[in-house]
Amino acid sequence: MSEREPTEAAATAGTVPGQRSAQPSPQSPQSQPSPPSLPPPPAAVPAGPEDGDMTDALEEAYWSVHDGAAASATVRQVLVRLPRITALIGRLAWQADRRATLAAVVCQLASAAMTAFGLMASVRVLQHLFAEGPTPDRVRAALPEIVLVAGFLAARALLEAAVAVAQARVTPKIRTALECEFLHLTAHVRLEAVEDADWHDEVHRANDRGLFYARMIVGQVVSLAAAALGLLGTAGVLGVLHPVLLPLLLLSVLPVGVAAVHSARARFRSFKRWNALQRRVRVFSWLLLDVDAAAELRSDTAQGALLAEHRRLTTRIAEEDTRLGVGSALLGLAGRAVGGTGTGVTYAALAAMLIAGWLPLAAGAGAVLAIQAGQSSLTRLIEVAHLVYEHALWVDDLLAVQERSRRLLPRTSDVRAPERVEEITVRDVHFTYPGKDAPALDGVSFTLRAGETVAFVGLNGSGKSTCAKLLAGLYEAQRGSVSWDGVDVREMDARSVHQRVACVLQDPVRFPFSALSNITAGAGSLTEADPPRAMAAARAAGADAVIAALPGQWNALLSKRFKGGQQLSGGQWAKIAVGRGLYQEAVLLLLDEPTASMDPPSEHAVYEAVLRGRLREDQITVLISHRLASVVDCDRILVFDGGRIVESGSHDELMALDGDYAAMFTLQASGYRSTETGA
Ligand SMILES: Nc1ncnc2c1ncn2[C@@H]1O[C@H](COP(=O)(O)OP(=O)(O)OP(=O)(O)O)[C@@H](O)[C@H]1O
Repeated sequence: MSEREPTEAAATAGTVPGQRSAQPSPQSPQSQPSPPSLPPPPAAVPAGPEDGDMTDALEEAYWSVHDGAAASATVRQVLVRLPRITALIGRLAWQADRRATLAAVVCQLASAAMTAFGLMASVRVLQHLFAEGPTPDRVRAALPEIVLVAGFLAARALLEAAVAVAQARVTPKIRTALECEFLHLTAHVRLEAVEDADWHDEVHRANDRGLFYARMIVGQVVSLAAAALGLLGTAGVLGVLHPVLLPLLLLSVLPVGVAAVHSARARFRSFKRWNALQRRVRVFSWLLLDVDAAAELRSDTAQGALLAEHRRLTTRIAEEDTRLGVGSALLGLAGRAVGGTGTGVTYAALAAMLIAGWLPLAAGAGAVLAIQAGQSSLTRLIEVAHLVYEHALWVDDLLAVQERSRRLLPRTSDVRAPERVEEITVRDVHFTYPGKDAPALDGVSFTLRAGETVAFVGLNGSGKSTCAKLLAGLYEAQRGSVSWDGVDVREMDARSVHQRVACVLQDPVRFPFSALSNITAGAGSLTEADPPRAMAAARAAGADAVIAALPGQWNALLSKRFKGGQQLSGGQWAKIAVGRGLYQEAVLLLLDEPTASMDPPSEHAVYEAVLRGRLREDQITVLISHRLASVVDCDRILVFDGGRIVESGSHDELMALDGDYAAMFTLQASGYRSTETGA
């Protein structure tokens, strides 16, 4: 291996095989400021938000800024936004199902027309009834109009049912389309965006609330349209009876609407506090219910502390709920009182008009009917408008997250990552995590060649995993480059790079699926497998014995959450994860401490498989491990320190160098020797 040893490290990172880097180690006194000294801890710290800080300092976070906007909405703002929201929901509905959307619109318009015609027919019935002459004659004269009223009402009922059917067709389609699009986009967003705390809040808010309200808002917009059209119809009828009746109608219902908007604002303000607390509470309930935490919590007294904090927070939430409920009730009462006064004034004005002879009695009675219908339409309109306004904020939010996700997707390109690679070159790569001052990688250079197994070793936080993620295309270098056979990965389609790299990370995903799906998932399928390849991968990883011992074997369900599911140990899961990595037969296999939880024979078997039993001869394997005995046989070992490679070479070369690697190796080996001696 040493004759193949590259000299690029010497050229670019000042490291030659079996030598220390010429660069000063970032931890040497010349290059690194002395670490900050840590004062002794205080005697008490708050576990959660204090009474004076209910929002837990989250007010400025992206997810709560939005709540403030809703809380300060005015009636005008609500009304101004409604056409835009209606258009938005209309567009979503149109995309989901054109026929059903068209049917809903047509039937809704027709239903409103039926309401108006019915009202006009009712006024004519009254005119006949209030006319001169014997009662039987008046009733007989009114009969055709009565039949018409019944006909209009029946038609309206049918049309409303048709709208409900159309709505039932459209709503689930909108929900499915939005949910699939949302998950598709967010699942592909670049890793550094996903690791951003604000992003976590945004997607969870969109998932929990945006998708939920997207389901409800379709029905609410339909109700809004029905109320608006109903109001338009009754206003038309009133206008025909006497134009002065129109402002009277407004006078009787507007105060109720103003109260409704005030109540909505109060709810949003309260929700902001409530949500911050709710997030805290969830942390405690997750911990208390988590199966992985169960043993530790039961073995010490942390459980009691968690329960006490949970109780404190839930009590605050209960108080917040009560405060909100009482506030809403009082606001509603005030609105009704003002609205009732408005209605009184309306009827007094109507009586005055009748006395003054401006209106015939029949028209006056018709006006009462129309005002009642108009009142209920306008009240409904304002109530639904406020709901739509409130819920549309969440839907807007969901759509904004989708839009933002589109901008955060990995780059696409016509240049696809090749199926075979001779050489992967990392040249002077720098990478700093967002929000961090110190770089995680600070000028790293090396070359990986087909068929090689290279180990990354070094202290905690020295940059090994970050370097592996850069190799996997999960992060991009901020300076320097990673190229495959001379082509910069930044020119390649990112997903094609991901497909060519298999990663077995420190804490592999435990898919709650069958054992076979757990092996094949990384290759892009949960349901289809290449049996010989799956067998070879499982055998090489030592997962074959694990699977053989399970009832149901390949079909065994690996989750206790489901009936008949199996629970595996940490080491058994690690073997399954290594099997998944090997099954992919990728150009590059990255193993980031996959054997940390394995027993020594299993660990040995996995390293044997990686070094000698690989399924693909030209596969490049990068192995990150703190157990240096496992990397002894690697073709090359790169020693990381403070984001740089400080030593590079084979085990023998590095031992001869007597640097950091030799010191770490000797330290670990002495542990075993002293045990042997003690024994
Ligand atoms: N997602 C992240 N966001 C911010 N900083 C990070 C992130 N991941 C790692 N870091 C920081 O980058 C530096 C390098 O971390 P990295 O995980 O690459 O080290 P490592 O050598 O793999 O450590 P270990 O041996 O403990 O796994 C550390 O200072 C770490 O705190």
